[in-house]
Parts: sequence; structure tokens; C-alpha cells
Amino acid sequence: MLASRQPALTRAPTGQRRAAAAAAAAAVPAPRAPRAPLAAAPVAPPRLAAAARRTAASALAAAGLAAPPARPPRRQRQPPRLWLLLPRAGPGADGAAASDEEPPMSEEERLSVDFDYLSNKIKDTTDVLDPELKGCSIYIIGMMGSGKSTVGRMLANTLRYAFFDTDGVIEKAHPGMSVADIFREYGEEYFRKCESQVLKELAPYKNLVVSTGGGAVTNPMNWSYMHNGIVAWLEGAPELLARRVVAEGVEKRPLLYGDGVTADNAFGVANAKLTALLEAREKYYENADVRVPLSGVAADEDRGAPAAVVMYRLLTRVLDKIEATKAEREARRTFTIEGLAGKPVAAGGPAAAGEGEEGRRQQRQQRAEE
Ligand SMILES: Nc1ncnc2c1ncn2[C@@H]1O[C@H](COP(=O)(O)OP(=O)(O)O)[C@@H](O)[C@H]1O
Ligand SMILES: O=C(O)C1=C[C@@H](OP(=O)(O)O)[C@@H](O)[C@H](O)C1
Repeated sequence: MLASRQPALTRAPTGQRRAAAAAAAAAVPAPRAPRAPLAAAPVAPPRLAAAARRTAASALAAAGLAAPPARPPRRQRQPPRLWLLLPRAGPGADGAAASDEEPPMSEEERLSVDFDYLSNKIKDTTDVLDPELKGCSIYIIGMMGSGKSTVGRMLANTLRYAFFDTDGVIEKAHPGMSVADIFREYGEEYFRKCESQVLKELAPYKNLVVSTGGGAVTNPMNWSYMHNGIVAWLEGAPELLARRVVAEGVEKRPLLYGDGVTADNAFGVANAKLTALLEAREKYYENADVRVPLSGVAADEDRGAPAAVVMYRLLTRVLDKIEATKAEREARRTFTIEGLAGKPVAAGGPAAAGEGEEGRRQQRQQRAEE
């Protein structure tokens, strides 16, 4: 097995190392066969995909995390019940009821206040995206507090994917220790090795949503793992992120906490550190396949868009990306040759323009036009 051939967590004390290796082995079984990178990867045979789903579910159970619900037939799916998270639509939300004085509600605002509207949009987008994704995993990157874990969990439920949070997996491999404890006890370098190991072991699997730690993007090896799936960057202003991490308690995030941080200066310190970190890391985040803005409109301007809206934005951007990639591939496959009266020709020349009777008819017509 991968974990036993290659000690996963090399610097922990022996007892912990054994526990960590066992947890890592339980969390991520060895891949059966090496996988090609995403762009070239064929869809896994159904049995392999089902096996990956099963192993991911049992890995979750082994890690003490809730397994995703069994996947019901697509047609029986209900939209997620999110109305506790979002205010119900007010007057004017349906556009028609808006009075003359009220300006019409923008699409973005409507998504934030009209649960039924958002819910239908999520369902429609998921129905189109699902067959296009073909089980391709999604990796979520972004700074601390951008909502990677919150949105990732929601996304996994929506896509019926298994969910992994790299910080969470590392904590499970170190029973009783938080990320902050691991930083304090073994140092950041050790933590980064664990982070890489988790990404490496998850990389061969499909049907996963993986929320990464904010610093995972700085290691180039991690990109080689994450590029087995689609990488989405949750992009938000440091001030918004600082408000969130302070509200949650900065002690949880060792890079924002330390001597001299008090309740009074926590926001200022977090804001300054997040600003500096973002400046240093932006060039890495920019390698993402899709960028998902966190900005909110109207009443959400200060707190950012609700998590369900962020997830919807992510879904639409992933779909756009897949469609753009397909169109690009198609454009590369067909091109025109001067003198052929602007007729598109498939890659490989006129002989490859088409197959069967229609292909032969096209070739006859091209020859006649020449
Ligand atoms: N869209 C959102 N709107 C409001 N609060 C959010 C949103 N997304 C996340 N949060 C809150 O921000 C904090 C950090 O979120 P989390 O998902 O842990 O971020 P990350 O995993 O990127 O560090 C949590 O308290 C979470 O509840
Ligand atoms: O930005 C970073 O370097 C870190 C982000 C944290 O994860 P979140 O982004 O989930 O807070 C965690 O991995 C660790 O504290 C380091």
C-alpha cells in the first residue's frame, strides 16, 4: 500500500507516526492504477468509479466524518433545503411585483434573497453540469476564511461527491491535535509535508470535493496533484476574510495568531497578515481553472455573498470552463485551408473531414470546388 511503502508523516514521534500512518492508510487506500492527468484522462470504467466512491465513503467513515448520502437516481433529487440560510424573497423579488419607485432587482441580488430562485438555478446548473463533469474531482483553494470548507461541504452534497478537508484529514491523523497544535509541536514544514501527502493520496480518485488549506498552493507538487481535477479559487478581499476569521477565533489559525494578539487588535493584525499573504500568494492562486468572487451585493456588501450563492457561482464557472474547453478543442480540430472556399476541414486534412457517406459526400464536394 502506498502509505506503508512510503512513510506518510515522517517527523512525528513513533507512536503518533504509526497512528498517523494507519489513519492515512485508512483514509486513502492505495490507488489500483496510476491515473493520467485530467485533460487526457479517459472516464474511469463504471466499476472503478463506483469503487472510488465506495472507498471514499469508507474513508470518511474511518476518519470519523459523515459519509455523503447514498446517491439516489438523479430524477428523485430534491433541491437543497437552504431556507434557514437565506432570507425569503421580499416584495419585488419576482420582478413583477416591484413598484414604480423601486429599481428592478439585479440578478445577483435576486440570487441572494430569493431562495426558490437560487434553488432552481442550482438544480438546473447541476443537471447540466453533472454529465459534463463525469465525476471529475473539484479542488477548492483560497485564503484562510474564504469559505473553502463551508462551500466545499455544500458543493459535495449538491454533486453527491465525497468531501475531504485537508486540514481535517491531517487532524484525524494526529488524534487529539488541532492544526494549531501541529504547527506548535512539529512546525510548519512538517505540516506542509502532511498537506502534500494528503493531496497526493487523494489525487487518483474521482467524485471528490477537496477543500485545501490556504497555503497548499505554494508547493508546485500540490498543483500536480490538484490538476487531476478542476481547481476553483474562492477570491475575497482580506478585510472580508479578516472579519470572518476573527469572528470564528484567530487561535485556530496559527499564521494569524501569536504573542501580542488580543481581542482588541485581532482584526488589525489578521487584516495586515492576510493582505501580505495574499500579495505573496496571488501568483499561485491565479493558476486556478476558475475564479469565484466572494463579493456580495446590497445587504451582503460587508459580509460577502451567502455560501449557497458562492457555490452557485462556482458551479456556473466550472460549467463555463468545461464548455469553453470543449469549444477550444473543437476549434483546434477544425480549421480552414486557403483555396477551399473557407470550408472547415477536420484535423488531418480533407481525408479526415468526415466519416461514412456524409464524409465522402463532403470530400467529393471539396474536390469539385477545388
Ligand atoms: N459565504 C459566507 N458568508 C458568511 N460567512 C461565511 C461564508 N463562508 C464561510 N463563512 C464563515 O467564515 C468562517 C470561515 O469559513 P471556512 O469555511 O472555515 O473557511 P476556510 O476553510 O476557507 O478557512 C466560518 O466561520 C464560516 O462559517
Ligand atoms: O493559509 C495557510 O497557510 C493556512 C491555512 C489554514 O487552512 P484554512 O485556509 O482552511 O484556514 C491551515 O491550513 C493552516 O493554518 C495554514
